[in-house]
Amino acid sequence: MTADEDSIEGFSFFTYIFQAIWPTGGSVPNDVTISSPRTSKSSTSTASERADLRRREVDGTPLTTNGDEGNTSECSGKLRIAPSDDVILRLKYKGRTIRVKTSIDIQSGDSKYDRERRVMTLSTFLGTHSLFTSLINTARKEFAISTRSIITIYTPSLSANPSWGNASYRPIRPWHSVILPTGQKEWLYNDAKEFLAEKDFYLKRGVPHRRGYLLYGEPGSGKSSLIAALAAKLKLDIHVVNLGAKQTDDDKLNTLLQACPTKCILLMEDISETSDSEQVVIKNSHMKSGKPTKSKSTKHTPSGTVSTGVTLSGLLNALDGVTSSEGRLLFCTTNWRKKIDPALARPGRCDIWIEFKNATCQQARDLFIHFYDARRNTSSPIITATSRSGEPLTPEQAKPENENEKANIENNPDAEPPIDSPEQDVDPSISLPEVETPAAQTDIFSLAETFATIIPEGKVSVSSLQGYLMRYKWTPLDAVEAASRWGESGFDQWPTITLKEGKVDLQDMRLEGWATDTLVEGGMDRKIGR
Ligand SMILES: Nc1ncnc2c1ncn2[C@@H]1O[C@H](COP(=O)(O)OP(=O)(O)OP(=O)(O)O)[C@@H](O)[C@H]1O
Repeated sequence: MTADEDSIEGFSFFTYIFQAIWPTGGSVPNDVTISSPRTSKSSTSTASERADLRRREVDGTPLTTNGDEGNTSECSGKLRIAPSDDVILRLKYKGRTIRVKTSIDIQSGDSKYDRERRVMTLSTFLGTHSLFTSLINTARKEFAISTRSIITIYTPSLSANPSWGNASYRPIRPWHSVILPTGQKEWLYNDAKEFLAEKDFYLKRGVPHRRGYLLYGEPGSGKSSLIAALAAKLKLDIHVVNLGAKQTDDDKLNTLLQACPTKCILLMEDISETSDSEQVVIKNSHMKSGKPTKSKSTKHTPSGTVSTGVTLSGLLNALDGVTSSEGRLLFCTTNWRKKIDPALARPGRCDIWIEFKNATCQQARDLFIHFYDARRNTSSPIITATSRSGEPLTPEQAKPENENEKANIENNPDAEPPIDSPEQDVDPSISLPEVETPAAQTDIFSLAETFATIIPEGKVSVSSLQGYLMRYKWTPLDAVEAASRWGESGFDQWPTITLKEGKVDLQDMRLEGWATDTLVEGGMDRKIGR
């Protein structure tokens, strides 16, 4: 019996089978082999295939050297415990003993592309089909639940042989936390999902299976947030390449794009930024009508020093090249649409351009609700402590909802994950600030309406709004009341940290009425400046 590689990644799946079963009392293997990811694929296989294989092998829950799972800050690579090959293990599942053996199966039907598969064989005495089905479904569900909480971000290691060598892990960005004009993110999600499902459509028509999006517009309007949330929703890893990095050149970019696995998000952020004004990435004066010219990635700077960088032609060659990976979603972001060469708009490059603007009134309202809404943000004291009617929730009242959410995920892997569940996010030892009166707490929706009338359409970025609300984390009423004063000051005045007589003084220099936090010896003093 082998894992279905289309629905679950093989290596992680095997690990999960074991992780799921060991606690139930099976015999634990008494030998552990530590090995680096295998790279024994045929040297004739493509870089993209090798990258796919490697991705399957290294993916999984990070484990730091001191054994802290999930703490990846010190982790330069992933370690995971997995069964050794060709060793028979006996596990107990639902009262039955199951023999488990994993091995490597090398299929060499095609002389050019030898394929390596990891095979797991399960057997039991007088077992039934349903026992195995149940075991595999349990492992799948465990895997699906755990991988919902992180996304993997790969960045290149730019040595002489560049590769996607550096993996880091981020908590997922919940889809609902990205606040955009109605329908925008749903449209993008449907478009990307459709693209991923349409491989055959592209193949039959001889069209390269690639799709690209250019997200451009105001800083702090949610471009990066949307990409991160989309990656989590589509369960894709993100591969980030920085075109402006000094060590990146056309050849390295080409190699990296070849090595990009199928089904991933390839992200090129700030595509109009370069490390050197002479290295014009997006506007290439040597390029005519969008046709790539021969790549010239080494350039002379005005100072006469030689540096490297990515040229537009190099970028287009890498994106279009026959060896460039297929099935990937390309995302480019920029604040400077006018700097983007129209050649980037060709099909297969950046097919879709999406503008991001400052917040609409609807976004201001939605952000306010998202920020304070008791129903979703269960980690906020406003939510955990009270019901929508303002009455405090008992633990028993809160319980069924959480349990339902978990059951929902287990039964339906495509369902939205529970958001910021209190079990994960609230440390009971932390005493949270007092919340406003129940009346204020329960009226988030009408407060949001008022807030939206104060914020002028298209004048303030969502990130500025978020920063403003952060000053009133537990006091939505104050946030609304102070919003007009914030508007009078131009919506863009921020608290400034100044050093006064050896003390850090956090205060807004222009606004009257801000709460002022002063860092004094031994703690934070809070003064209300009104
Ligand atoms: N539309 C949005 N919905 C929710 N949060 C947002 C949105 N826009 C911005 N933010 C918040 O503002 C901060 C910056 O957002 P983000 O990095 O996504 O913006 P950006 O458009 O990519 O900015 P830049 O162009 O400067 O890179 C984040 O903390 C994010 O949570």
